[in-house]
Amino acid sequence: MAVARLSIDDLAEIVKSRKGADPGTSYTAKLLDRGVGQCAKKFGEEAVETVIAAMDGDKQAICSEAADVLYHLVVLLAAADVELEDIYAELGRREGTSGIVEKARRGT
Ligand SMILES: N=c1c2ncn([C@@H]3O[C@H](COP(=O)(O)OP(=O)(O)OP(=O)(O)O)[C@@H](O)[C@H]3O)c2ncn1[C@@H]1O[C@H](COP(=O)(O)O)[C@@H](O)[C@H]1O
Repeated sequence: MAVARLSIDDLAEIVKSRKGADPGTSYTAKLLDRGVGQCAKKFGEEAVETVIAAMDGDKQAICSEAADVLYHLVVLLAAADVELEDIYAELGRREGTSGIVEKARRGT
């Protein structure tokens, strides 16, 4: 049976819907209720766990930890009132403008 996929955009919508929800019924609501500092701390912890998994060369652990990182990044963005669209726009602005080849072409 195929595993259901969940995109970052869909996850962000679910996370945003937990703002102001009962922290007793939703872990996401509990995190958001703690504020941006605690959300940032959780994100940092998950990032470190991903680094450890990568250093171990454990692909399954990297996959699991990376999913935690993405979830906690989406929660952090929601806590900080930053939209994914703004991140996508920033990535779009960078596309093709900061690569080695492009810099060489510009002579910078
Ligand atoms: N992707 C996730 C996700 N990944 C991890 N977790 C939760 O993270 C918790 C485990 O984290 P830890 O062990 O680090 O934390 P803890 O020790 O339990 O608690 P603290 O350290 O935060 O105090 C568990 O409760 C997991 O269920 C997640 N909880 C929710 N989601 C997504 O968020 C959506 C909304 O879920 P609710 O949070 O239930 O509303 C879900 O449909 C999922 O898509």
